Amino acid sequence: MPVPEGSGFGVHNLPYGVFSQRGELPRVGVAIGEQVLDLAELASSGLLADRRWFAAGSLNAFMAAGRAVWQPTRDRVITLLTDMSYRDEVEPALYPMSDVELHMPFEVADYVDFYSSREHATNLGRILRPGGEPLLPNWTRLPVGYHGRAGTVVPSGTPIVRPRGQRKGEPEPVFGPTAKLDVEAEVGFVIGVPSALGRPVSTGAFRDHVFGFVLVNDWSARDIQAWEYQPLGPFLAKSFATSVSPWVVPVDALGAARVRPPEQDPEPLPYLRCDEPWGLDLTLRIELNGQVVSRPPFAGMYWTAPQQLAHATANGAALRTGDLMASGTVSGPRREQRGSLIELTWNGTEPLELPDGTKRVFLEDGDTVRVTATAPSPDVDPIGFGDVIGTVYPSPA
Ligand SMILES: O=C(O)/C=C/C(=O)CC(=O)CC(=O)O
Ligand SMILES: [Ca+2]
Ligand SMILES: [Mg+2]
Repeated sequence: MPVPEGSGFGVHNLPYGVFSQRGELPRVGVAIGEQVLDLAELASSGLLADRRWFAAGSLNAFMAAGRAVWQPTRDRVITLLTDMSYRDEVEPALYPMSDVELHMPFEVADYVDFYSSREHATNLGRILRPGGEPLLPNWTRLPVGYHGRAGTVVPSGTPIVRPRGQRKGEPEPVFGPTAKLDVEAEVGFVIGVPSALGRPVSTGAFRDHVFGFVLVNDWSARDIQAWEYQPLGPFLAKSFATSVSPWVVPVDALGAARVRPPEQDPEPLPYLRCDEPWGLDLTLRIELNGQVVSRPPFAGMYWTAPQQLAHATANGAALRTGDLMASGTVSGPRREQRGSLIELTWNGTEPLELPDGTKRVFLEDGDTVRVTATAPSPDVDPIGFGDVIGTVYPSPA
């Protein structure tokens, strides 16, 4: 199978998505090189086991089937793509990615966003709560998070309409289009197998429930946020749109990316302890109008995905297929590793000079933001997630 170098979609990746050709129904596919492999078609011709999972407009049914199905499906797809004897049957099920439309890959059940980068949390604390301790005392004890709005999670490419809202003004608050539209580059994991109400899920059960990872851009209106968030946290400043990548990278594709996460001091309570190394050596990249503004390193995240999962279910809250749990903004210790414009421009006080000479503090109408990421694979070609793209449109008059 020809896989062009740098596509991010070699045979060690095989991420799942939902695609359609003009005039046809959306169905499940796998990215390979610059092509999409149609799993519904392979199932129709008897090359894959169960058509119901793949002749569907979302990954949810397949995600709910669990590891006992995910693993043999992945093995089978690898065989179909690498064993020359299947070539004549497989080739008709391959479409150039440029000819298909990519859709929202899964139906989002609940959406949770964490706050797990120490660097991001420290920067935001300094900016929003100057004079106080940047990290509140709970931050090193538990993965802080909030519930977002599942219905406004959108696939890459969806236009982002500048939100309106209430912000602080003197002497009275004002209502209007945000003047501080921002991005947050994040990595999310997606629940496949549900859990029962009242039964916490341990860190060790992560692989039994989690289907894969996506890239996330948690668009944020900083002026609305700064006014509304105390004491209950983000609400309308973040619920207008959250973009995700079109491809869900299976947990099994990230084996070579796994690293030991940063030391945790103080040691977390027993329910948050995790024996396996679940740091992930992904490097994110944020482009603004085609120019790289940051390269946030995911390996430095303080709280890991299994710890977030264990915390989110510690009270017995049930998991549902399609739950999306995002990491929180990924920021590294260096300036050029910050995952949001509020950090990169220090709340607009230090404009960002782009390579083409333009300057930005926050996003302007017409700006396009693209978030990508790569992870090591056993091959020369790294693991990719595709793009998370969004262009800003003006608020309606
Ligand atoms: O420090 C705060 O008050 C809030 C910070 C955030 O923007 C919340 C958020 O979305 C979490 C994150 O992405 O890390
Ligand atoms: Ca966020
Ligand atoms: Mg959001």
